[in-house]
Amino acid sequence: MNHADGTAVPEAASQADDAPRPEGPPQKMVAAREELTPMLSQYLDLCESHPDAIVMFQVGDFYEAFCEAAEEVARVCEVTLTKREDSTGTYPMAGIPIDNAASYLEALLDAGYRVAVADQVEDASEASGLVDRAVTQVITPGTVVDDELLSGATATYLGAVAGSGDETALATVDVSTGECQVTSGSAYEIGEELDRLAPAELLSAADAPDFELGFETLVSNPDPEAFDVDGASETLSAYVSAPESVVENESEMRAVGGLLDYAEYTQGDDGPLEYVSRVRRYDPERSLQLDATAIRSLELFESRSPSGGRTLVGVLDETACALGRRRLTAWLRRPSVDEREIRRRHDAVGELIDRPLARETVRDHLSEVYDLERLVSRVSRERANARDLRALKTTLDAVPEVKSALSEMETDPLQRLCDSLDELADVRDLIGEAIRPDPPQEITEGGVIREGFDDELDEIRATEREGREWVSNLEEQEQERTGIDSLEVGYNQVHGYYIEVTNPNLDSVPDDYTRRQTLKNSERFYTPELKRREDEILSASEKADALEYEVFTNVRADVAEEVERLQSLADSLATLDVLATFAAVAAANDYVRPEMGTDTVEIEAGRHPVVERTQGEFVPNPADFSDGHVAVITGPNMSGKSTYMRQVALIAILAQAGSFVPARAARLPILDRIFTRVGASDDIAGGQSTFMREMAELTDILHNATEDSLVLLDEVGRGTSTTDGLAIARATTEFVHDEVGATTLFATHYHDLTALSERLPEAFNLHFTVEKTERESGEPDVTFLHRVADGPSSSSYGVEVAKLAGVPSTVVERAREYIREADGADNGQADRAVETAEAAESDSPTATQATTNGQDGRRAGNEDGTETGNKPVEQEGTTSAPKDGTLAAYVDGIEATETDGRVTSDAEDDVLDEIRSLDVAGTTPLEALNTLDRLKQRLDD
Ligand SMILES: Nc1ncnc2c1ncn2[C@@H]1O[C@H](COP(=O)(O)OP(=O)(O)OP(=O)(O)O)[C@@H](O)[C@H]1O
Repeated sequence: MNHADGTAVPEAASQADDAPRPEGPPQKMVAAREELTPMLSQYLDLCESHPDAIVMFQVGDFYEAFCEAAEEVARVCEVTLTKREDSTGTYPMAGIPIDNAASYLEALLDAGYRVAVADQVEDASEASGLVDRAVTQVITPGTVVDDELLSGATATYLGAVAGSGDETALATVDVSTGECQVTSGSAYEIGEELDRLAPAELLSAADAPDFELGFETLVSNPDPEAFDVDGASETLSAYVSAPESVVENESEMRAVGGLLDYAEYTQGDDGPLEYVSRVRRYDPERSLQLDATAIRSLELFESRSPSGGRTLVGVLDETACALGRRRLTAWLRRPSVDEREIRRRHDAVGELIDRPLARETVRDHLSEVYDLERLVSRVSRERANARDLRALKTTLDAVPEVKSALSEMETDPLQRLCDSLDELADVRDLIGEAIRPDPPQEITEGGVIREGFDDELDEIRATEREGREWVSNLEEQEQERTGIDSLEVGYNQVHGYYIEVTNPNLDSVPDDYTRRQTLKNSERFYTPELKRREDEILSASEKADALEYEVFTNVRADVAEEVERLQSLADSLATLDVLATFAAVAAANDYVRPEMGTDTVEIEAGRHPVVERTQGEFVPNPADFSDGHVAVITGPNMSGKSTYMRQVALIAILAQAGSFVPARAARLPILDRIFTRVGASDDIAGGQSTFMREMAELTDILHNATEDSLVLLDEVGRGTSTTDGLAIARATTEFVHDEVGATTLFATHYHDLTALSERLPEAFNLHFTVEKTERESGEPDVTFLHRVADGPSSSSYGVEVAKLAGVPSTVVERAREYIREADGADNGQADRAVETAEAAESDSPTATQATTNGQDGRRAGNEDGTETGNKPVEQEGTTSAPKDGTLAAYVDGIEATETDGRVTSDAEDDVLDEIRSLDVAGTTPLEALNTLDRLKQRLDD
């Protein structure tokens, strides 16, 4: 199949646009084609058949590139650019050492290139003339199989998309393990699935949508023929007997066929990939859907903190082996929605908690398990060496132990798992008998096959051994025969065996000695018998090495026959490792079994699984949605709102992944999706576009959430002016309440929102409590209690938080002054702003109702800060102020310091003028802090 056609230039390549591409045939060689030396002509041919890759061409111990490719390799890999000269011209050349190629190849992959590795495929010593070379693999970001280039914990996917509209299909394969999957749906759903899987390389068929990808990948438009439905069906038929029964539509067929065709190409195009034993069709809706935004904002796999804080997978990953590690990631990425399956996992985890001894025995033995999936894939790709087979044996040795520890388990899922563990005694014994316990890395140089396994090999080795024994006795014999005590027998690579006699003894050398080499103080000789023995030893050794290689490849081929059994064993071990890990984590951290399938979320004393592990004390909080599904959460900055919302989501994810959860008790429905929209403050650098992104994410949520979804909205509307933000936040809450019905947690600084609970029956208020104290100096101070309570919050304490964050005290003091001033001067303005917001909504009968009912927290003028919601409020402060999310609201309740009226310089006048002209009502707290900082700077200057 001609992959040359239509294969696009890698997008991530870092070349300047007008520079010649480093891939493909170098023009200089094309021009000199007829005169090229045989070797360069071979190089040119390989470049032509792999135009989408940089060809690294084996010359002795190096992989070399020539011409433009050489210049790029020298630049990217930081190796010296040399040149090769012959009668046809001078060609730039750059090489990387084969022994140490991995890091250089990685650099080329990172720079966005595919690399075609052209190995010498015949022994240079046996070749008559030019050594034959062939591309043995094309290394691409999505198809790397070398351990050194792969991360153990996560799968590296190659993806392919084909089709459009509602029949858009996505196929993925993890080339290192053979896991191949296909799905289809609307372009939107497939876009989300793509984001979730983030394949390292994506093949996009001509008719596939132009996805906006939120991750880095190498995209190419592949061979159209491979994506043709007939071609694809033919490719797939090499993997499954009835391709039509695996896929659900033509797009899926094309995606998976095109994908496998390309994967074969990268593995050297020698037919189907044996280790892809199963192609699985799946439906994303059969799992709890977490889009890329949710995965990111809940920090499942990556921390958002620049210093790299902990993640959910980080605190859970106590897996014993790489198989379990990947399965854990997969389960967290795609928690189940199958209540039965979830309960089965919980049953298993429960029993593993109750039987700590058996559990730890299982985990101990699992820690001896190597990365079976990748081992198996190497075996069937004929890449496994003797050490790999021994690693496979070590893994298989652990299985009976694991089985015996599991045999006492009583729950059905663990019993089934135990039954499903195939000990593969045949494979284990075969490797045990055939391969030496500590074999060398190379499989061509002997020392691999055990004695007693192959009679012919044993015979040859015996001849070799005998010969060597004879040589080792020779020294003593010859010393006796010649009377030269200092006579020595030795060996070197160039001259072979020799008898060395020092110059003073040369007179005693017998006649049958023939001179081999003269050194400064001695002469080296051989005898006819020594020569005969030497030939015998060397030929036996060579023969034995070759035979060992042959025997080894036969053993490997026999093992490869059992790929499916091995993969199914790997599958069971992976599942067991995760279940045992869930149990260990639950036991160590006091998790409980959640009750699943209830109507509403009800969590008693829930904890954030990551935060509780990263800080000394954690305050557990309840989450009870039995009386309403929309919680409006208020509270000062830093009081714990985001942590609380995320912990509800993480508890749900853990539960549906099969884990117990950090809480005293939890009753949970089976959620279909989790959406998150977290505050604009996190993306301040994005400026204007931040708000657009916020709104785009909000749109996504409002369109796609269902009543079975969990929605986290953190400060929606904060990215714009208070007036607009409040209006959006209100309308969103109403929509979620009336139309969507999703379990929703809405954290906000817009205290006006808390009034919604009065007229939205399913909405209720929660707030985070703080303790307000006074320092000795009389300054107000706050302590965060991180405790959630019913009802709305009465204060925000923005400036106090700024102070805690280390904003210089002069700025804080001035902030208090300014805010008091502004508060006094602009109270009317703030009122007007909210009135405007409400006027904008005046078409909405509900908004009017809220106003006329006088239920709005601020308008009701409830001076004592209580009873703005439908639940009693904890008493927090004694002062009152507007609770409208404006700057004034943020410093509500803070006593002003006396101003001394000392305004003297022009600079200070300017600053004051600027403050007077500020639209305080329309300023977000963060903007206010930035403004303060700037003003302070000006005063300092
Ligand atoms: N329940 C808790 N127990 C102990 N510490 C907590 C708890 N919740 C939050 N914290 C701590 O308080 C810090 C601030 O919490 P969080 O970010 O949730 O506050 P927030 O109210 O969302 O703040 P902001 O409004 O500024 O976004 C966290 O980083 C965590 O260290």
